[in-house]
Amino acid sequence: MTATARRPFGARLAEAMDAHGPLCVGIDPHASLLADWGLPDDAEGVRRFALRVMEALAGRVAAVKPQAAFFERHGSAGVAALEEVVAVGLQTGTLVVVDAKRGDIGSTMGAYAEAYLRDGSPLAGDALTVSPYLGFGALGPAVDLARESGRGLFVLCLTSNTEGREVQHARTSDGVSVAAAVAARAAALNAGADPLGSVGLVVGATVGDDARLAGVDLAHVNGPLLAPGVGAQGAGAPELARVFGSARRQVLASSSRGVLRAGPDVSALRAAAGAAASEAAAALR
Ligand SMILES: O=c1ccn([C@@H]2O[C@H](COP(=O)(O)O)[C@@H](O)[C@H]2O)c(=O)[nH]1
Repeated sequence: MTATARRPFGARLAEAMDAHGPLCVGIDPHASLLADWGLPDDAEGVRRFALRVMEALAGRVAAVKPQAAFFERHGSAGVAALEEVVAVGLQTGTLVVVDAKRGDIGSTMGAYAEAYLRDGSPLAGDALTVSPYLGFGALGPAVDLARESGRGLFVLCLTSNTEGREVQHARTSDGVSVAAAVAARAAALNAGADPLGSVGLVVGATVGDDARLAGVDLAHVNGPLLAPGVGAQGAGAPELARVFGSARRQVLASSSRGVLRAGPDVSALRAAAGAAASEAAAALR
């Protein structure tokens, strides 16, 4: 597909959430899950695990989110399995958010952008998670290539782990929190986009009142809000409603182990994802 043929990620995601509900299912082949599914803890096990999730959920959820670390753990054969997930997403029209949390100095960021956001790259899904903690401006090459290719970014803002607070709640020289500064930069990139911009944020469903405490204006971002932490990390419908308030229409709730533990049976995976999607939809409508 050429860069001009693909509609912007934000528009495609909004359509997918309307069709399937606001749920992204993470593909995290933990060693313990591989054992539970009767699979070996090697690249072939990871491949079979990930392709089973795709068989169960492709075309049935708004997005899937393979966690690159669990594929990289098995070297080049593991990365090849991640490429297969990306290919199945493309073939089935299922949005793939590659959760690789890339972020580096600008010149190196250009190479990451080519790997994860360039047309024709086998690792390029529909969106990539990125870290702004080498400076938001250092993400420039990814921002540019995502825009050119109709792909999206999810920029870490308020992460679901408590350790993130020491960085994200710190104050910049302007007196605003680091998280608020990140959100403002994303909002500027999404200005005027309709229905949703393509530069999203990662805001954990576990963060409670942190958006308010850090002065992050989620509703103003005008981009998707990827909310990991649903399920295994303890967040559910009440937490989603509390964290996102008036920004709830922008939220793509994300659950990995909470759904994956239902496998390997395809019907059971579908039922678990369906239940999680219904719960998220009820909380976010
Ligand atoms: O703030 C963040 C950012 C990313 N993640 C990732 O999401 C999944 C969560 O998995 P669960 O099994 O649903 O807990 C995992 O890949 C994390 O790296 C996050 O949890 N928090």
